[in-house]
This record gives sequence, structure tokens and C-alpha cells, in this order.
Amino acid sequence: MSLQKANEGGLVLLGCGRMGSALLKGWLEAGVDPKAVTVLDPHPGDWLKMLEGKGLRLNTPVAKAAVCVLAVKPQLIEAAGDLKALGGGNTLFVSVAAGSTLAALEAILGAGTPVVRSMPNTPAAIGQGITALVGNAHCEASDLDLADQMLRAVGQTVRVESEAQMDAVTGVSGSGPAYVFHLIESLAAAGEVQGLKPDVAMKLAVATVAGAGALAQSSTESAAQLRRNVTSPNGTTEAGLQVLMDDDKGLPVLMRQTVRAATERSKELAKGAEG
Ligand SMILES: NC(=O)C1=CN([C@@H]2O[C@H](COP(=O)(O)OP(=O)(O)OC[C@H]3O[C@@H](n4cnc5c(N)ncnc54)[C@H](O)[C@@H]3O)[C@@H](O)[C@H]2O)C=CC1
Ligand SMILES: O=C(O)[C@@H]1CCC=N1
Repeated sequence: MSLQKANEGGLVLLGCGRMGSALLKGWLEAGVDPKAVTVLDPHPGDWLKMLEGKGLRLNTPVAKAAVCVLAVKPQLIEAAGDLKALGGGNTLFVSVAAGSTLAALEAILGAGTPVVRSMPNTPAAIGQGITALVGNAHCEASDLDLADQMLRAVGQTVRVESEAQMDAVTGVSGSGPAYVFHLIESLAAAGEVQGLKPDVAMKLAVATVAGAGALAQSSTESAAQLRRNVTSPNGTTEAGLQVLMDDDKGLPVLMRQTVRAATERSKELAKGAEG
């Protein structure tokens, strides 16, 4: 229903890099007509040029749009000012930029503009992202529904009750895939130290993380219970977890520091944007 709104009213995507292209792929798969889409990006790849052949407009002036999605780097969010003529009311703006606050976005786009701030993550590229979102005071329920529907084209969504939570969201799920990829790298490297060939170690690590993630997602049991299910008394897992769960230098300590650093960086980006 809401994607029909984007189809009928027009959809603009500012910035079509990793995140922008993941979103665009999801929208097209969800039934958005390429003819309804305008992409603004000074460095369009071959895929966009191919879509141009299907009616997508590339770097053409925009007269009207139901929704504009901002997916440029936070440091370049001022480029959204080029779309200011659409601000002020009829067009919904949805930003995915880390640390770009609703106040900063509204200052760029004009007072009274409905703006949604969101934070997706890269599994969006295969439709398995998770995106948190929050709207400014000018968003109607229908605006939030439209944003939600656009973002659900690439995975799950959650609405947070206050914008202040977006920094922590960024620290957990926005940046989180990178932590998990590093876990895969570290698990495989540790397997190599124990004598496995690199390709075998990597295959075991990727499949273990993917399988455990899928099990955690589909199971009714908590992550803690699923962990206990692997752990036989006095067995191998217990020996491994004694290291990983160490109170002083185990994963919980390291993860707290990791998420805190990413959350703080999100806050710093917000301060920079509000200058
Ligand atoms: N990569 C990630 O894991 C996530 C990224 N984000 C946010 O998404 C946004 C984009 O990040 P990525 O896609 O990773 O970056 P990217 O570097 O892959 O893409 C940025 C795109 O913007 C284009 N661009 C540069 N200047 C422009 C301008 N003046 N007008 C229009 N387009 C312009 C670039 O050509 C590029 O295609 C950032 O704000 C980031 O905070 C949010 C969640 C996760
Ligand atoms: O690293 C970043 O700033 C972006 C935001 C979340 C994931 N990537």
C-alpha cells in the first residue's frame, strides 16, 4: 500500500553506495517501478546505468516526490540542501546517515519538513537487515508507516521512542555486522593456530556464525539458553567459555567497550552536524 505511494508520487534516492544500493534493490524487488525512481549520485555504477535503460532517472532535476531517502555519508549530508525545494511539507525525507540528527536535517531541509531518522545495517543487501527509526514532530502516522514500509523492503524494522536511542542503535546493530565479521575472522584464525587449513577454518567459522544466528532467530529459547544447550558439564565448550566469559577481560567487557566507542562516535557526528 505505502510503496504504492512511492510509485505514484515518486521516490528520490540521494547517494547510491553500499547502503543506498541495498535499499534500491529491496524497493525494486518489492515492486517499486524504476520509472518512479530518481537517483542522485555523482559516481553511478554500471547497475544504475542499466536501470536507467528501464526508466530510472539518474541525476536529473526533481520537481516532486512522495519520499526522498538520504544515503550519503554523514559528512556530505548538506548535499540534501539541493532537495530543499521539496522540503516544508509534502515530501517525506528518510535519512540513514549515522549521527545526522532530526534537528540538523530539518535545518537543511526547511522548517516543517517531515523527517525520519533511521539506522539500517548491511545485511539489508540480502533482505536481512534490521532498521531502527524515529520521526520528527512533523511526521504523521502515515509518514512513519511509509518510512517503515520502505525500510521493511530490506528486513525488519523497530521504532524507538526517542531520538536519543539512535546513537546506541548505531553502536549495536548499525555497526554490529562488522563486529560479527571480525568474530568470523578471529574464529577462523584461531582454528588455523590449532592446525586447520585456512579454507577449512573459514568455512567452519562462517557456517557456525550463520547457523547460530539462524537458530537464535528462529528459536523460542533465549540466547543464554541456546548457549547452555551447547555446554556439557566439564566439556569442551565450558573450557572455551571460561576464557570468553572472563569477568575482567572476556567478551562482555570488550563488547561493552566496543559498543560504547561506536555510540560515542555517533554522538560526536551529531555534534559536528549541528556545528
Ligand atoms: N555501510 C553501513 O554499514 C551503513 C551505512 N549507513 C549510513 O549510510 C550512509 C551511506 O553509507 P555507505 O552507503 O556505506 O557509503 P558509500 O560511500 O558506499 O556510499 C555513499 C554514496 O554517496 C555518493 N555521493 C557522494 N557525494 C554525493 C552527493 N553530493 N550527492 C549524492 N551522492 C553522493 C557516493 O558516490 C556514494 O555512491 C552513511 O551516512 C552511513 O552513515 C547506515 C547504516 C549502515
Ligand atoms: O561506520 C559508520 O559510520 C556507518 C554507520 C553504521 C555502520 N556504518
